[in-house]
Amino acid sequence: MARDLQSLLTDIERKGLENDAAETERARKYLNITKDTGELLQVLVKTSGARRVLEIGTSNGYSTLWLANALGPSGMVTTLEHNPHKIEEAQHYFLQAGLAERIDIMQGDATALLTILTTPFDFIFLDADRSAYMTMLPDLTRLLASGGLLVCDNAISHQQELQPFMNYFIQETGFDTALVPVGKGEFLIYKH
Ligand SMILES: C[S@@+](CC[C@H](N)C(=O)[O-])C[C@H]1O[C@@H](n2cnc3c(N)ncnc32)[C@H](O)[C@@H]1O
Repeated sequence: MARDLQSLLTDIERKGLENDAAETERARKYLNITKDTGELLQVLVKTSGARRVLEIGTSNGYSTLWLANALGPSGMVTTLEHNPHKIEEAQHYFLQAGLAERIDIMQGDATALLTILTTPFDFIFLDADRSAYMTMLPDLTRLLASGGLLVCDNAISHQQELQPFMNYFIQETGFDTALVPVGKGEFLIYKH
């Protein structure tokens, strides 16, 4: 039987904070989104009516669970992660939550994986290696459906690092943007 999602999310959140405070090696940190970011993602997915969601940076699946739950049974999350240990943990949680059937994990380098995806997504959540975002940019804009929303995490916590990426969408015609001070800062990109 599926475990109560809220209690599972609370457990993962607590374990993530404890792990990341104790762990010195960055690759072993979970770096989960904050709970209020999960709540924001949930509202955005529900109100946008998204059916196909792409997540870049699964970690142990905390944000994936928020996205998959918000989608409902007719939606699907495709999530990209290169760390096999994190994928194993995430899969365990997806089964516990009873949400595994609506989550497709692709293992590998996200920049490379993005190039082979073809069908557009209604909603993209970007939370991986920030230094690769400018390289990913052409594939992200290609894969975001018209009327779709891309949400980028760490837009305030690492604003300077992300400024060239954000500037592209601020200056380019065909997009509306907003910087939302929730969690680590969420940059929202709506594609006309
Ligand atoms: C900030 S964490 C994601 C946290 C997750 N979204 C959550 O809130 O639970 C970033 C994740 O992206 C993964 N990652 C970083 N660069 C990647 C890349 N180029 N390809 C695939 N995964 C990558 C890392 O292994 C890490 O698990």
